[in-house]
Amino acid sequence: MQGEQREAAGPVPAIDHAQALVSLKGVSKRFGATLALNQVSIDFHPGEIHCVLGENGAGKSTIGKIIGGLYAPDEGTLEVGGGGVAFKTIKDSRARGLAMVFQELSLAPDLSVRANLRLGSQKAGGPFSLLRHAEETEEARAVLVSLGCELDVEIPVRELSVGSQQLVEIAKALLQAPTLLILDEPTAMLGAAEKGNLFKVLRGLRDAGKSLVLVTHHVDDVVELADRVSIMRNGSLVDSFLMHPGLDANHILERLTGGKLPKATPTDGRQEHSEEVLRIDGLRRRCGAPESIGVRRGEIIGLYGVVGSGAERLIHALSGAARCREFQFELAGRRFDPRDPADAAACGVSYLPAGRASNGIFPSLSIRENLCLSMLDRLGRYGFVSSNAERAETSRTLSHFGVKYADMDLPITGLSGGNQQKVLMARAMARARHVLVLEEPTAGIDISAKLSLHDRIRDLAQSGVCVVLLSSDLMETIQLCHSVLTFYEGRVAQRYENPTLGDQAEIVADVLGQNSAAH
Ligand SMILES: Nc1ncnc2c1ncn2[C@@H]1O[C@H](COP(=O)(O)OP(=O)(O)OP(=O)(O)O)[C@@H](O)[C@H]1O
Repeated sequence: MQGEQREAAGPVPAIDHAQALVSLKGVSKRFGATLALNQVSIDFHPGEIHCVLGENGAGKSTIGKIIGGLYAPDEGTLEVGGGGVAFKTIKDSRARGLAMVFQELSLAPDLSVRANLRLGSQKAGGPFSLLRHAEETEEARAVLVSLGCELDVEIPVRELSVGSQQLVEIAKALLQAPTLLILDEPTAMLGAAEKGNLFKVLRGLRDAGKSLVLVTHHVDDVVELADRVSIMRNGSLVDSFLMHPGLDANHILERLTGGKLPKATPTDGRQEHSEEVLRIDGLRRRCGAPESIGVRRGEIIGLYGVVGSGAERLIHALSGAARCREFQFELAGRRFDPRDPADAAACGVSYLPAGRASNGIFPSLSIRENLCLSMLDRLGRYGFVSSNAERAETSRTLSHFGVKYADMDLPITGLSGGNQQKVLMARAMARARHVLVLEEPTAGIDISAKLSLHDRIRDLAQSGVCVVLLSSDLMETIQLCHSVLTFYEGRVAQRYENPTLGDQAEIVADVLGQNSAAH
């Protein structure tokens, strides 16, 4: 079965595919009142890409964190190579050849790409340290190039887009040459081109006998890559099957959601007669001609391009995340030049940045505090915030956004990744008066929750806010937006009005610079 899906490779060393490399046997894990894993038994085999699916909070990352040495099981055993192990730290897991790419980026923003790639695996100095330094730099570059990420390894990580940071994070794990690699939502912030490179690397590793575990909400990725699929629900493993060419995305969706997935609906036509709230000047078309764009109240506009295409620069300038003289904005008829996101928010432009761990959450604050930060003025009178009002509003909003939580007063870091993202989304939406700027809003969010978040975004637009969306998920961009601007090498390639799925191929060709119409 698996041989049919693979690319031709050189001679493969003899690997015992039947023997699991890593197994969980009857593992349970509890956090306070939450049973994150309930008697889970699962095997990960060499030479296999094993996709683990399930809704937000189902327990997928907890499996990864137990294998990665972050958590110890409360019950049951973790086995590596057939023998029980008790990891106390990530280092113990690494020493057994197991590597992890977590959902939250863990890079040191002020260190260079090269320093980040070596972090945690530096060898002591010595007479050959210079030579080794050169070798390591070369090795790091080669891994990045294999991921299609050709960047200067001496620049600080904070200067990279979140998509590039994600690739650096993956490169860091690959440099450990692991026998088992777990990737938790690796494609959440990657576009089609970056994804293609990553998948090629993953297939190569699988064909060399490594074990790959992919935690994902992207069913199309599963169809493209998986040899085996396991489905988690409420902490239990509820289904596990081998892939074969007869299994398509609909089949997997059916098994994942039990046939309860609401149908995705495209956004209705734009409110042509509403007032223009945002004007963007300073854009250039590919031919060099200037482009000025007006966005009306109620309109959802999408920006689409590969990592580094220029779309992020526009988003960051509009949200105040970075000063960029290239663009000029008018907001509700007045010049708008935000110094920072707080300044933008004060003018009614709310921003949800990509990369929640580094850019969005306050890890030491509770779920309630994280949510209510933007609502304090609405919840209080004369500078005093009513605790009852705050709790009632928190409870209402968490349920409206489908957040799965045990106690709103516990730290937000106790929520699963997707549930943290829903809280940040709710916070950003609450403070949008004129414009909501969304960057990768549904990264890490499960399929059903994503559809309902799309409805929340449409509702907000209907109420008169204009939404500017940057998402690497092309389907999402098309389904949600009234119009889409494609970007290539810092210029606007094309504008699509009322885009449909039929525009997909042309949009991808635009952003890869292959579309002559865009020149
Ligand atoms: N450190 C923690 N403290 C408290 N609760 C936790 C902690 N880690 C996980 N949980 C809880 O365990 C459950 C499973 O979380 P987990 O992160 O494994 O889910 P997931 O399937 O990976 O979700 P997502 O798709 O959103 O990433 C969730 O209810 C979560 O809130």
